[in-house]
Amino acid sequence: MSKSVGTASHNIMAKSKSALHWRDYYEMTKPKVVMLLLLTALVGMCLASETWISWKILLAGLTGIGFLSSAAAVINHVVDRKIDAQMARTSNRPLPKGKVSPKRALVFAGLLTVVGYVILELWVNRLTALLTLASLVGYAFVYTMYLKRATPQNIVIGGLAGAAPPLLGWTAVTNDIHAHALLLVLIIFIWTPPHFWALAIHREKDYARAQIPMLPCTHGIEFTKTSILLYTVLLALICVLPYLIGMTGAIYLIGSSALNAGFLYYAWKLKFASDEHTAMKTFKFSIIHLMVLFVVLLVDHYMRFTF
Ligand code: HEM
Ligand SMILES: CC(C)=CCC/C(C)=C/CC/C(C)=C/COP(=O)(O)OP(=O)(O)O
Repeated sequence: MSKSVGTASHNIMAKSKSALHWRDYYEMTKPKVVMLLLLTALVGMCLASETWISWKILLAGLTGIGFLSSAAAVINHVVDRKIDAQMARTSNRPLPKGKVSPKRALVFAGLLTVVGYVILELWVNRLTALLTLASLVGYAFVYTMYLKRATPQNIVIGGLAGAAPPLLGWTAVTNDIHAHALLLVLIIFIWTPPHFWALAIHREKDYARAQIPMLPCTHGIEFTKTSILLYTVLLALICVLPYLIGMTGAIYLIGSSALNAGFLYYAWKLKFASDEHTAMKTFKFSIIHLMVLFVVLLVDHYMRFTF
């Protein structure tokens, strides 16, 4: 009797331990970031065609891009484990906490990379496979290993990898690099600095402690706020381009203008009437802005070709 109780409690312990384990691996893939990246890839896919796209391309494309993005995020966790241990925001991550070893994390990243690449190569096309792999290298190696530690322009240049998914989605459908896809990449590329610098202002002490040359540490908070405002103005202007060149319709113009008015409100408040919460509110709004912007692109597209 006592033996079976012992076995049962051992099983529960083992189960809860392995459940925790899986959550750690899941956390290292930065799931919420990857979900938003996949939304932008999905919109790239849909805008590439005036008919419904095939389920095979949709599923294989999103799985492959999702696996390679997740692999890049896991490698980022491995490379940054010592920095992450020094920052309050990241010190509870699985690697600094010793819950997962760097070796196991790398095996996990390797598996995701191989499976993701093979899926793209076999069921999508080589162009998409190579561009997605280049984005992985751009984020996991060029940004994380070099730029992040080297220059306050780290996230401006490194942002190109995170901005790539609409192009990856587009090439998955057409096997061709189209100017419209590059315009979607440009929108995310210009969105990234205000997205990140708003958080960096809030976490300035973290980055200073870890000696990472983020803009608020190297050039000060005021300069960073001005940069956020300028990038947000540029973003609002660039967001009009898809309408002006006939890529989108009025639904997009109205939706994107409202979103950019909101983003400009936060960026303006951050610069001229900030309290201790404004930076974090601006960061949170940036995520809603990009998510809704891409949903609006999708709605605009299907309304146009359905009616
Ligand atoms: C170099 C480019 C980028 C940098 C440096 C950056 C930086 C960050 C950081 C540091 C966080 C963590 C906030 C936290 O832990 O509280 C974050 C969160 C987030 N980022 Fe970015 N980001 C970049 C690009 C992107 C892109 C391209 C997307 C999507 C298209 C994106 C979507 C998100 C989302 C959804 C979150 C919230 C995650 C959560 O709540 O767990 N980011 N970003
Ligand atoms: C294949 C492909 C599309 C790859 C791109 C993958 C990817 C996950 C891009 C998102 C960029 C991002 C979250 C940067 C933050 O890194 P950080 O190290 O500055 O932030 P942290 O301190 O929160 O780790």
